[in-house]
Amino acid sequence: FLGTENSSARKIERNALLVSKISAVQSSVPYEEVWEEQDQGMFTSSSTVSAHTAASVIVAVVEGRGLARGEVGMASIDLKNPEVILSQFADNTTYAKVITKLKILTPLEIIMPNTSCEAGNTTKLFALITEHIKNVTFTTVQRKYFNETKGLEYIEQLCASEFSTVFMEIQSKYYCLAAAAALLKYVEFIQNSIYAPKSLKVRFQGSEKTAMIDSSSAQNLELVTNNRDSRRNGHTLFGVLNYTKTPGGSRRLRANILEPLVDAETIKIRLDCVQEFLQDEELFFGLQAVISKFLDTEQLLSILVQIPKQDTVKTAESKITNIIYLKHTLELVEPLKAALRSCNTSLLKAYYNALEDRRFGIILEKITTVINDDTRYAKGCLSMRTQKCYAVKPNISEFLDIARRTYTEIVDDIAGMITQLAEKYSLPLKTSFSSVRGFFIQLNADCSTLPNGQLPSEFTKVTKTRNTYSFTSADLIKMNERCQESLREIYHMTYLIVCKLLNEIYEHIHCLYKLSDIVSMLDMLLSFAHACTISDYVRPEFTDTLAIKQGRHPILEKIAMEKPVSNNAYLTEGSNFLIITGPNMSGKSTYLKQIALCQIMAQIGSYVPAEYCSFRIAEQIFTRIGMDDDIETNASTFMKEMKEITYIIQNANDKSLIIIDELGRGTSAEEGIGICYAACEYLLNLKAFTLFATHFLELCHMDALYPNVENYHFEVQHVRSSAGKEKITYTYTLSKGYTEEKNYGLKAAEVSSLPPSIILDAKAITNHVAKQILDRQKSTPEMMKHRAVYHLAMRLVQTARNSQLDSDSLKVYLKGLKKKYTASCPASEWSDEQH
Ligand SMILES: Nc1ncnc2c1ncn2[C@@H]1O[C@H](COP(=O)(O)OP(=O)(O)OP(=O)(O)O)[C@@H](O)[C@H]1O
Repeated sequence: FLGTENSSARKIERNALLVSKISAVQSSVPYEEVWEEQDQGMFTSSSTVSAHTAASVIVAVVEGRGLARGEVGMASIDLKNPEVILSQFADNTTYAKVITKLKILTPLEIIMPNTSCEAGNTTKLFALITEHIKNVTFTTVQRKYFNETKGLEYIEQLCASEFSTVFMEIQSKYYCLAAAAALLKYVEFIQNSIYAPKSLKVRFQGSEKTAMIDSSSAQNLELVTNNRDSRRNGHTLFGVLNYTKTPGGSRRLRANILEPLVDAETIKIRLDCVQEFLQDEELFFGLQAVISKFLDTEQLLSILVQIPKQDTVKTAESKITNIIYLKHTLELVEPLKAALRSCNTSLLKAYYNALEDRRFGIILEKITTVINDDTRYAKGCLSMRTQKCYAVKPNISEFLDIARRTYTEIVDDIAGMITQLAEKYSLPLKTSFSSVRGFFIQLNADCSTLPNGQLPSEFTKVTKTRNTYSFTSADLIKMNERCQESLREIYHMTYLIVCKLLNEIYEHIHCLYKLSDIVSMLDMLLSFAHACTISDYVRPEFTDTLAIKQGRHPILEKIAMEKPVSNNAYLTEGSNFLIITGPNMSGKSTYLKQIALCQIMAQIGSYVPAEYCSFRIAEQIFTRIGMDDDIETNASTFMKEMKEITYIIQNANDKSLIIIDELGRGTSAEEGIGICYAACEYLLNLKAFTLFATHFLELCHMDALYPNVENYHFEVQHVRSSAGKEKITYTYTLSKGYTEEKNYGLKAAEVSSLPPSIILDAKAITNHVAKQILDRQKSTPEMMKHRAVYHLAMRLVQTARNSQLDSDSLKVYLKGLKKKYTASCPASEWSDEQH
């Protein structure tokens, strides 16, 4: 850990540093394997990047002690992207912010100080993190390594000069610096390499510039994972919008969906770009063609800035691959500029100007003095091997040229030998290559066409897939070994030349950070435009009102056979609380989620599935949506509900969007109503936009007491069949007012496969219980009126107490209240006193 080269010494040091690996879960793989996997997968530029991106982030978390408890510092680095993200914030006792941030990062490994879980003494933060974050390796490191002074030194040493303004932000942020110290030391240790000086991008990320979506809301809304089937990533918002072509673009999209923007100006700039792409087809296709050629620029950077502590064949080969990828990437700068040349929007113009950076040309020039002009990224391991072998120009190293000649001769000999074998046995033998077997022979034949139904005995290690035999021979194995030997020599000599070249270009390399940022952003914005071409989306506006005309649920729209029914939404400061009722299956949950999803789409700069839409920027998006019990955390449905609503109440503010679906269903009806009523009254004090779906029709009367409450319901139609049976048809259409439907649970049950005898019993019992309740209450209209007046009086007293309104505004407000009340109870029935 402390920089020793010897591996057993490193192991001992590591054990001294690491107190323990808390839980190496099934998915965690040794690092060597992880890297190999990444090396292979890294540069495959697929047409559409899959949603699955293997975890590659390591995060260090530390909490303040004593009075500073609750102040949390985090530092993270993506092994595929040399960017250190530091954050520090005060969290509440549920550590919701830490958990949310960790869920967004989806780390491979979390590092915490050993003091957070000393024998029998686990801190709350540690307990909560281990409870909520699954499939991750927890590692504890001695607290002394969480050292803020060392952290600052590290950052000063490693941060690239263009990002040095970060010092102003982090200088007094001791906890994130402490986390950075432990993180960087740990990462350098496990990778057995050090980061080149002044090579990393370092960013401080406060939580204030993005909208907060807690992890359970992200899950409820199926933003990036599907609740029913984790493999069906298409059935998520990410799946709907993901037409990205590069791994960087896909990562950016995912991060944006989980943390949408709150800055209207930035959103507008993005929307302008999407609009321009939609209006200018040539620009759209031109840019998309260039962007899809880019490889994983972040990962390329990540490997470029790491200096291996040991030189091995693997590191040599990887550096040579890198220089080829770097050349390939830089050669795309000019085409990218050309595609952007005639753009009009400010962001695209700024990108064009950023690409004018002379450093791209300087690096490419330096590369082309050493690397062959026609060396390029190629698909297939043999082609790539050839590219690496002949990467360096001839006449730069005499020994290299000789080694390459030897290599060519061996390859020619192999081809000649296989031709001779083909003639000898009169078989159509082919030369093939794989990275595992090296050169081998292939034969497409049925065994009946073989002499004696068998391959000649000279051929060994035979495998067969369908009608293809793959095999080798003793001579071929020997030649492969010679070939490997000469290749090793070539790689070694090429590596020395490449290292020299890299040393010359290091100082210019930081322009690649800019390039990777531009590529991933363009990729994401093109992806938004692409999504618009597939479905009818509209550009959102940002005002003080949430108004959606004929909005549709983006995921339902993508996966349903028929176009979903569209609906409107309207929330303003004066009517910011919608109560939504309707029978089971009428579309309430879908509608609520639709509003939240459209809001998120708008806030990341995407168009929205609607005919018109305007949004008020939401600083937080909360959801409480009835889901199954959480078996993992052993929480009952009710306790889960309570936790979620507590979280909303503690954290919501005037700028929140709150979605609550079926609160209080985990307990008795009276208690459920009580809880809902109290929660609604609390939320009604805020200017947040709230949509509250419920089966408790008692809540609908709240509109008489609160002028900012509006009732909406989902309509259903009753159709009588020829057999005289009544059938419900769902219209999925939202209308004003609350639902008039009664006993719709029973009606829904009738449609289900519940036995008719049970349904009959259920109906009888329901009628009996309803009668009992009615008898007990015996609520006369007079009593109801009294109750309402009492509530109204309470509300008035409260308003008068809290009111900052002048007398005229107060009068208007009171008039509004009275109008609402008299709507449900005619004023003529009022006594003078009540008036
Ligand atoms: N606007 C729509 N257009 C077409 N189909 C819809 C629409 N809204 C909902 N649906 C379909 O109806 C089904 C039921 O919708 P949803 O779960 O939203 O109803 P609900 O009122 O919340 O039911 P419950 O009260 O039982 O939870 C969904 O699975 C969806 O396929």
